[in-house]
Amino acid sequence: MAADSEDELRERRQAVRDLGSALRDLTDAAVSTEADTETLREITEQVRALVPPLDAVRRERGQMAAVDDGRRPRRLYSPAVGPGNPISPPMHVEIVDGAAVGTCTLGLAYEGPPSYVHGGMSAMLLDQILGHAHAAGGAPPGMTVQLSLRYRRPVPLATPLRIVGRVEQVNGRWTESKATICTADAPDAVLVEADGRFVVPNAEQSSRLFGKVEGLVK
Ligand SMILES: CCCCCCCCCCCC(=O)SCCNC(=O)CCNC(=O)[C@H](O)C(C)(C)COP(=O)(O)OP(=O)(O)OC[C@H]1O[C@@H](n2cnc3c(N)ncnc32)[C@H](O)[C@@H]1OP(=O)(O)O
Repeated sequence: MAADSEDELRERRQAVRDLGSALRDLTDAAVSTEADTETLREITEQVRALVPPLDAVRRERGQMAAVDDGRRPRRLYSPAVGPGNPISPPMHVEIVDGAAVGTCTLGLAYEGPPSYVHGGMSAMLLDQILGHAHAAGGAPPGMTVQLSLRYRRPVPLATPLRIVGRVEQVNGRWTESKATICTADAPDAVLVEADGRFVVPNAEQSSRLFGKVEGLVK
């Protein structure tokens, strides 16, 4: 569904954020609850009843969301930074001295080892922060072709985190970059570190991969 005016678009984006936030609260409650079986069954019925009105007007693969600006890589439904996506923390990102700095706190929905963050989630945050680091440094938007992680210490849940990414080297379409995760109160104690390699698709690759995506400004 296309939004008509700037005001409508602004309102719709806020509604998308609000729904994402409510669903995050629901997800957090669903993975944390010790409620009895009857309560779980009742809630399941109520939640299933919520799906049809949303599902009635939906986009498919290859269609950008109407609330997104097709030029901006930062999207409302990103699984890492999108406030409209309930699986996103969402990580908040700022650019500081050419580096991308992300902050977020991860709850029980992201648990791997008991009381610590799942390693796959750390990888997603590091990958994402490197994407922002590329944009911050003016490097063209590339795709991750390699991400090597070293998990030094477990990342605690329910603790403010600081995720920092920086582009180290640009060689034409190929870039090398580094990122780390620390807790916000100990920004020098690295818990996870990543080496990333990104490649900017050439014109043929870009057209093959994204040429048919509706709403993407190329
Ligand atoms: C607000 C902002 C938010 C931004 C927020 C955005 C955040 C998103 C972050 C998430 C990012 C993702 O998840 S991305 C999704 C995960 N990644 C993917 O799905 C990528 C899958 N991979 C691919 O599709 C492909 O690898 C491509 C299309 C990316 C590249 O194709 P390819 O065949 O592998 O590579 P190729 O065209 O040969 O190009 C490689 C180029 O690099 C050069 N090259 C190769 N090795 C080296 C090397 N060691 N040092 C220097 N250069 C090298 C080659 O010579 C060539 O340059 P030359 O000889 O041509 O000059």
